[in-house]
Amino acid sequence: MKKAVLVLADGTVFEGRAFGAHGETVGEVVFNTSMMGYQEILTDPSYVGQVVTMAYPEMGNVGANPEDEEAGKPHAVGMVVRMLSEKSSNWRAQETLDVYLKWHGVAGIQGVDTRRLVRHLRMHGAQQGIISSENHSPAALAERARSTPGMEGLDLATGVSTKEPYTFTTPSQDVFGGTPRATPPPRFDVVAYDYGLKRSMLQFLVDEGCRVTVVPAATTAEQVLARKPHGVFLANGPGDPAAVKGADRTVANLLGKVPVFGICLGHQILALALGGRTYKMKFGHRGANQPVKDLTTGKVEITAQNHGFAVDDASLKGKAVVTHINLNDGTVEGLSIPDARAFSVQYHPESSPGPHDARYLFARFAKLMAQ
Ligand SMILES: NC(=O)CC[C@H](N)C(=O)O
Repeated sequence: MKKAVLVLADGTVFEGRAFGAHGETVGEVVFNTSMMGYQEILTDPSYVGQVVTMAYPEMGNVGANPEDEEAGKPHAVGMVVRMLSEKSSNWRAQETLDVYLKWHGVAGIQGVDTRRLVRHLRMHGAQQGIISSENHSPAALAERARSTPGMEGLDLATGVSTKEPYTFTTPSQDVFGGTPRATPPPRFDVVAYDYGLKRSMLQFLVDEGCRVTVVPAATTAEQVLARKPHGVFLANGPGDPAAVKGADRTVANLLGKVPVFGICLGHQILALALGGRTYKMKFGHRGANQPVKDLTTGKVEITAQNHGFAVDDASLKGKAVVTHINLNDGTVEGLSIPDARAFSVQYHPESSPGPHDARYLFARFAKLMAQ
């Protein structure tokens, strides 16, 4: 198998072997602590411009299948694993992870000491890096990694957003062949801002009786209000929330006029719309085991997460109620503006992959629209 290297901008080198597409890829090197769900992770558009390191040591066991796509293709630009399973063993698998990544032109590196890499990123922060199976000169690769722009200031959401509005009506699926959940007849018209959304979010909205119209990130508040929606949903997405052109002003113009529910990038944009501030975290939260406390009930949820920016607590004083915090580092995980019938979470209630603890939030949005 072809030799490959991963070189970080700070010059640290990790050796391994190429898998997926051969060649070179550059992006922000981050890590995810989920044990499974790599296909949903790779296809989550929030990973645009990022090389994902999987902290769990074996990947690829269940191959790849058509149902686990969160968007039409992988959006992560590279994948780093300790051990790649060459065979896939699952009744849904249609190809191996290796072939799947080859098809989509995504470069991977296997055989990497991912424990060392994760510790390094935790200590020194997420940073630009290059996977290469062509050039093994660490100095040249580190130099190239350093010359690429980091996430701060990058509007990546506008680029991955849909170009045209469309309607979404597919409920969530039970891939295990059980009795499908009865979907209530559509009761609510919801406009969903696509900043780089995951399909499963829309499916859970449909499960709650929503007729969803997905609109481009640049859609104005007037255009949305003209559709007379019962609620507006702000989706997840890649890049720096503060760089998404016009999004804060647009959401500010919607607040108070219609119930709003935001997830991840949507949550960050809601905070910005209120006059709050976001900042880049040292290495972010990515995984399916992040403990979050609901301050209104005292209950702890284990949540799925994928973010590198966060909302500054102090900047929300007098503007919103912080409803959830992360128990690992105390960062803001949820907020609410009761007067405006708006709320948001930094984590992923749709999980995909991850625990289902927080799925009730979709029902909370439906309840808000019903009032
Ligand atoms: N999943 C998301 O929506 C991520 C939001 C934002 N791009 C961040 O990294 O914080």
